[in-house]
Amino acid sequence: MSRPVLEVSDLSIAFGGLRAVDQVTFAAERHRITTVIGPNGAGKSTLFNMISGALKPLSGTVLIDGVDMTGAAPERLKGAGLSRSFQITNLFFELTVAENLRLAAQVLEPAKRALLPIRCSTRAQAKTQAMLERFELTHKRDELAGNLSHGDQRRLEIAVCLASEPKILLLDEPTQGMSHQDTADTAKLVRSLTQDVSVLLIEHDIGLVMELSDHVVVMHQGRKLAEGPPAAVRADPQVQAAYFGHA
Ligand SMILES: Nc1ncnc2c1ncn2[C@@H]1O[C@H](COP(=O)(O)OP(=O)(O)OP(=O)(O)O)[C@@H](O)[C@H]1O
Repeated sequence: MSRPVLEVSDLSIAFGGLRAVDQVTFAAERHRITTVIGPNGAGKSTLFNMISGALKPLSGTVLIDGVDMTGAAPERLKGAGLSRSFQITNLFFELTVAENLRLAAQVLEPAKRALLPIRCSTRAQAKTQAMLERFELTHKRDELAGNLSHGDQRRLEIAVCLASEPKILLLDEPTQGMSHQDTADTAKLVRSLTQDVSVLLIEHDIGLVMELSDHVVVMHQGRKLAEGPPAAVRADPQVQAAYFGHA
């Protein structure tokens, strides 16, 4: 088996006296969905913030593709192939759907083409077209992103993250606030992403966790409580007690 795309070792951070993340170790395998679950305040977002460069760890390491990226700034992490979907905050609402995608895909162009007219950005244009088709947004290509429904905005956000061809995509509750139908469509979409990318997910909906994940990491009070295939994790008495409220 090839080396995991993301390796987190003994990662810790403290806020005042609180160890929000305490010596957490796990790996995300290539082209798989790894999901981090845990009760409110378990440390999931803080863990994501350290992996994506928003917070500097107190100790521990983060390797992407075997390269030490611990504490690197978000732009450097992006260059190393890490992309994070922040709900819909990667979108420019006043630009069209196609413009949002083309802007994100621009990093695929060689630097020497940066100052040439847009029509010369052939790779970025091809990627935009491919993303529009893949995410079923072709008929909305000229709509302003700000005018899309919430579900379409979340889908466009994921497409924007993928347009730069990352190695690993961090998704934070991709179906939060969605209708039943949008949730089902997005779940299908997330599942299909593993063709192109490895996915690290935070998800609260345990039904979705079971349906989508290849590997589940359970956090509780800053520590890793358990990890493994979804069914095994769900059956773990410690996880049942901490997360589901019964043993
Ligand atoms: N910037 C901060 N300053 C102080 N304490 C913080 C900070 N960020 C998080 N915490 C604390 O760290 C702990 C972990 O929080 P975190 O948001 O990572 O949990 P979570 O598992 O993502 O929770 P939720 O599911 O509610 O989003 C909590 O006790 C939280 O109050």
